[in-house]
Amino acid sequence: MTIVSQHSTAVALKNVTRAFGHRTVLDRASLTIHRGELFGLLGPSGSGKTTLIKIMAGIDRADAGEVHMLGVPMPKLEMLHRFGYMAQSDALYMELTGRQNMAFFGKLYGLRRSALNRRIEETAALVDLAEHLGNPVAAYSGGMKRRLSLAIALLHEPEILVLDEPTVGIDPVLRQSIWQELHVLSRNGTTIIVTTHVMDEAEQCDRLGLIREGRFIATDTPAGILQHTGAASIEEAFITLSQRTEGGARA
Ligand SMILES: Nc1ncnc2c1ncn2[C@@H]1O[C@H](COP(=O)(O)OP(=O)(O)OP(=O)(O)O)[C@@H](O)[C@H]1O
Repeated sequence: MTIVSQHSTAVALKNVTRAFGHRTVLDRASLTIHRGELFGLLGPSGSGKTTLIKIMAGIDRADAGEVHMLGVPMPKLEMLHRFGYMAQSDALYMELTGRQNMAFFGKLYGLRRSALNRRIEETAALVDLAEHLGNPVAAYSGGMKRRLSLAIALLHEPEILVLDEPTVGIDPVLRQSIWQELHVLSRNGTTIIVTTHVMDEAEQCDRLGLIREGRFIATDTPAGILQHTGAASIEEAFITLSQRTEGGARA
């Protein structure tokens, strides 16, 4: 084990800023996520969640600020095999079967044949796709494509999983089993960063980062956020915190 992998901080962001043209999408966002944490990013559409996790995964680059993943400054190509990234839109080969897609990405991650075959079976079972692996992805429903993308992100047992709305289009029963698996992975040391719009998913995270207009308005456990705001739900807490931030900005 290297010194880097003993680092207890998985994600360290300091004053991360990102603009597209004149629009500042991330505005000095700072955040620390510990190894093994299941961390939820919550915020309205357009608040900067996807931009932030793309920067964490090394797919995009901050204009200013510092990004360290597992102690390594990002972006860094060599880090990619240590991450599992599931984008919001599925990056799959439609003409290939589910199994062929998994094999393609598994080889990219450097998995050898026996490990690859074992992991294809394990992750396909996890997302309930085992019976469909022989079919071309073009014939999959939207939810099946999401499930395949999730299985691919898990293939190489990454140290950090970065999931952008992983359960959109997935039925409630399977959604629950996927979340159970996320808990198991995190208990076993995988750091998981997940964006969500679903409040009951947010409540299952160890900690939440509430993001609004590219800035964190709160970072705490779900219970801590409720206690701090006196709100009955995370949704209500978000509104309360947004109003406080607006009031603070006007004052
Ligand atoms: N490559 C890009 N070029 C220009 N604008 C961009 C680019 N990527 C993101 N944006 C803009 O940045 C803002 C934040 O986008 P982002 O996808 O990070 O939000 P989000 O919080 O993930 O939203 P959602 O929940 O809808 O996915 C949006 O206004 C979006 O249009």
